[in-house]
Amino acid sequence: MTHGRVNPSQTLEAQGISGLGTVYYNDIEPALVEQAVKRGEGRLGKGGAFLCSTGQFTGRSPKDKFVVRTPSVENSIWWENNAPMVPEAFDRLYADMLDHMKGRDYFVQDLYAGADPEHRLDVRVVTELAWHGLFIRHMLRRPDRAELDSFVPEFTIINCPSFKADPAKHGCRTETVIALNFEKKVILIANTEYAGENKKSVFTLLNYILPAKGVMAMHCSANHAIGNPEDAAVFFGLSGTGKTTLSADPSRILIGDDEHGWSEKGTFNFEGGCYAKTISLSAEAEPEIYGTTSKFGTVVENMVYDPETLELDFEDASLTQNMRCAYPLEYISNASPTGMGGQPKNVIMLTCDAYGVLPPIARLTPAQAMYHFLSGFTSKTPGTERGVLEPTPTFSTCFGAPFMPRRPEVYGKLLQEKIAETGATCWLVNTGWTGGAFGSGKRMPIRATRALLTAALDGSLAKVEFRKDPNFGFEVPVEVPGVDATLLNPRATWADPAAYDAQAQKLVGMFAENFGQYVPYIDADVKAAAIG
Ligand SMILES: Nc1ncnc2c1ncn2[C@@H]1O[C@H](COP(=O)(O)OP(=O)(O)O)[C@@H](O)[C@H]1O
Ligand SMILES: C=C(OP(=O)(O)O)C(=O)O
Ligand SMILES: [Mn+2]
Repeated sequence: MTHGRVNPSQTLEAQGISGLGTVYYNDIEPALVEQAVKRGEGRLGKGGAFLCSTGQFTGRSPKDKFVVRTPSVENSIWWENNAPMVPEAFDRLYADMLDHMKGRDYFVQDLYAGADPEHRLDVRVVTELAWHGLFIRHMLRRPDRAELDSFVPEFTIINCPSFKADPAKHGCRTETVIALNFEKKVILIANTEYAGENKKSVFTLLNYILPAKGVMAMHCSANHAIGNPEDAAVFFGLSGTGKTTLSADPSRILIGDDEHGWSEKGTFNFEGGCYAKTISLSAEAEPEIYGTTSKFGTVVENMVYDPETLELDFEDASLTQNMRCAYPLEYISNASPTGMGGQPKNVIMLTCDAYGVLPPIARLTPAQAMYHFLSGFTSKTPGTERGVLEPTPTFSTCFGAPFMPRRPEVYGKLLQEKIAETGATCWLVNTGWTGGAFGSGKRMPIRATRALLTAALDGSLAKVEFRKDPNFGFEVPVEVPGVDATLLNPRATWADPAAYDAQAQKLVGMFAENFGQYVPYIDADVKAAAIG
């Protein structure tokens, strides 16, 4: 039986997927919420938010993600970073999953990934859980109803948490698998309920497709000045560095919080919604994001709440530190209706430095920006990936290694060209520790980060005095109105300056050791910007 609206020539049967129970095509939000509640997947919270938990998997499973090694992608995938799966194993996995799906109900969402129609990818997401349908409907861009009648999915994602893969038969590592097949244009996800896998799979697809068209694909948030979409900014950063928090800025228009493209026309969001962390979220510091947690249909994932009053507990991390809410962009009052902005005037690289060494803001030359983009130094946030229990320093190239199917220099070259063409100003912003490393110092106050970003974006920071950092060679402001001057010089925030120097030297050494792998691919000016 089928329900809903779908292009009659593009049903699941037409794709070779048959024998299912009821298929719900393109249900809108209230219908999905109704189904999810009816099926016991969660319950309604305040304001009609949908409260659910994801069981054992409360973060991504990067070690269980595979790319199918087909001839057409053999020479373009960065195999050192993307685990290969042989086509025969994928075929067995697909066949067994389709078999498992028989008789069960499924939810189909036909959605756009990419706000710019020229670079848009039309994706179909088939989910066993009604709330996964709701989640991905919030996260991607929703076609008009009439557009559904001619919608042709280019890629299909099938997400089946109740299916357990067999490593011996399916060429995977555990019972959990995320398998991307660029030739068959199918992604299979099994044995995890963590909703983030859906959106990051789409991101990985676009990160493969767009660079071939000369479009830079970026793990970044983006916003623009009020009344001037041409004054755009992008904020690169691995999970937990502040992309979502800092892009939702009452004094700017939000383009998007996580995944964007940079074409010859400017920036565009891949998505139509946000996926914010809710741990310690406060109504005072982040009123807009806080407000979404009691709006109709917002997916509130892995939060503890009072069963009687339905009051959410923003401090109880007993399910996971990676508690989240997912909502459409229009739930943020100053979000862009188009999801597009002009050429970035400012490129910000967010790093969460758990060593407490990097300054809260530094200005980078284009060569230094390339060096830091390829390095991707930051810390992994507890919870976002399975097994990470405390902030763990890492070099995650392009500030998003888990989502990059191509070699880092592909993205590096594209970014370098875009920065050279537009003359964008580049900044490195440490949202991590100050006054010492993780364990002794404290997290950078959000207020200070925001004040520094405001000064960078409105141009006032360009007018202050800068010093050159002796360890890293970039320029650091000496004094910024409204910001504690001590904070600007991390060495001065440490109780023991000698301990700072030692930690800084250690970090310089880590940068140098990590960067060796990129040396064969970079220009002389980037080599000259290398540290250590
Ligand atoms: N100075 C800071 N800048 C940004 N975020 C901070 C800062 N200090 C603490 N945080 C917290 O760190 C987390 C950043 O997460 P988030 O914005 O979701 O990052 P991302 O979107 O890059 O994954 C939030 O929980 C935020 O409250
Ligand atoms: C959803 C995620 O992204 P981020 O933490 O960058 O918002 C994730 O990494 O699983
Ligand atoms: Mn985010």
